Amino acid sequence: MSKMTSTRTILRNKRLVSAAGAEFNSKRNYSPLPVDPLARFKKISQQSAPKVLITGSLGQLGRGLNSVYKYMYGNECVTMTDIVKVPSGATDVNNYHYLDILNTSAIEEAVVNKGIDTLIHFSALLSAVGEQNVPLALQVNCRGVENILEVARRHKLKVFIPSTIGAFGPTTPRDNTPDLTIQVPTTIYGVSKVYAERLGEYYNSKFGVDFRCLRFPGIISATKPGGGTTDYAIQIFYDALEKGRHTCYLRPDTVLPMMYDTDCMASVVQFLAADASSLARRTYNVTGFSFTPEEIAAAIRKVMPAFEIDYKICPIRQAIADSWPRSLDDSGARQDWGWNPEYALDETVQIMFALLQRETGGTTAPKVASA
Ligand SMILES: NC(=O)C1=CN([C@@H]2O[C@H](COP(=O)(O)OP(=O)(O)OC[C@H]3O[C@@H](n4cnc5c(N)ncnc54)[C@H](O)[C@@H]3O)[C@@H](O)[C@H]2O)C=CC1
Ligand SMILES: CC(=O)[C@H](N)C(=O)O
Repeated sequence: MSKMTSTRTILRNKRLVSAAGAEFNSKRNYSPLPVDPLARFKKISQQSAPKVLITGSLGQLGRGLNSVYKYMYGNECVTMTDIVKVPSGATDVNNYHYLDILNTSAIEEAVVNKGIDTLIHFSALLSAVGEQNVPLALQVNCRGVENILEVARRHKLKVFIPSTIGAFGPTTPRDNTPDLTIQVPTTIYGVSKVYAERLGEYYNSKFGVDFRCLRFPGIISATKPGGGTTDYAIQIFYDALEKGRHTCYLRPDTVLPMMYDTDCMASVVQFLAADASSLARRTYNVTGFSFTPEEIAAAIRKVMPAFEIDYKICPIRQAIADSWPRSLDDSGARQDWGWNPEYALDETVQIMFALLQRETGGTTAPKVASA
């Protein structure tokens, strides 16, 4: 291939890739944001309160879900567990206990003592850190899931185990990836998540365990991420406020699916509250919107015009991102249990700035662009 042809091919591919994200987003209908964004949770809370135990609850997703459940059903409905100390000043954390998910009898003890009926299993090693410590990833992600499912079987619990876009691989169709398709991931994280999906489905069909699983895209929240490939989409906001610039470890044209935190929490509580008879499967895709680093940078510039981005590619994370879907088809979840995300990219940028500014006491306000 001549140099000119190869440059043209790269540019064409780049345009196609970006077009894939833009076309996917333009076809999606987001619910208009309600005046009260918590109204959707109030509707679900008409049902009787579950007794929930969250593992890995001090990670990126656990604290947010704990707050949502407590908002819906009061302080006593969630038992938070993890193996790390509660960060100082974390006033949202209560009813917290040490629980190592590699210790089955400790899980069982907590379930019995607290009268738990629902296990939400968030403990895991994410994609980037998993590659750095494969034996530990196997322990936490595979042995942990085995232990959780066994306890769910013995005590007849409902159990939620999240999966991820990482459960797909380079041979999976990358645009609008359906619920049922090729799953040949190339990371230990992905391999362990396919195992969790399959084992959960097996426990459901063999033992009747009420296993439920959602494949999340990258989640954007105002809590620090735990070592994944999509983490840049959070770090970019911290850097914008602290330094006005971000150095991204992914190529500017890397399209990945993402979802804002509140939509993620809503998907979990809504899916767990859904009547089992409405579920055609136990593992569903859910997603928000897709973008590239250069597109999120452009969205940030709408509120912070001087924001700058440059690129220092991390080959490991880039290879992982290149093996993942660019967008997910979540029509099954929409059809079967009424899934409907509310946040698109611009709303996510607005809320992330608002939340992080509140955290930093408003000292690093973005300049609002004049219309
Ligand atoms: N954050 C994201 O973008 C996405 C997350 N997910 C899944 O959602 C779940 C939660 O993710 P995050 O909160 O982001 O992860 P995280 O890495 O922020 O938190 C995981 C937690 O697991 C705990 N943990 C590790 N070893 C443990 C052990 N032996 N016993 C008990 N706890 C242990 C850690 O201390 C940590 O607090 C994971 O299963 C992850 O695969 C799926 C797709 C996207
Ligand atoms: C998409 C995920 O599962 C996670 N955020 C990761 O990047 O590892």
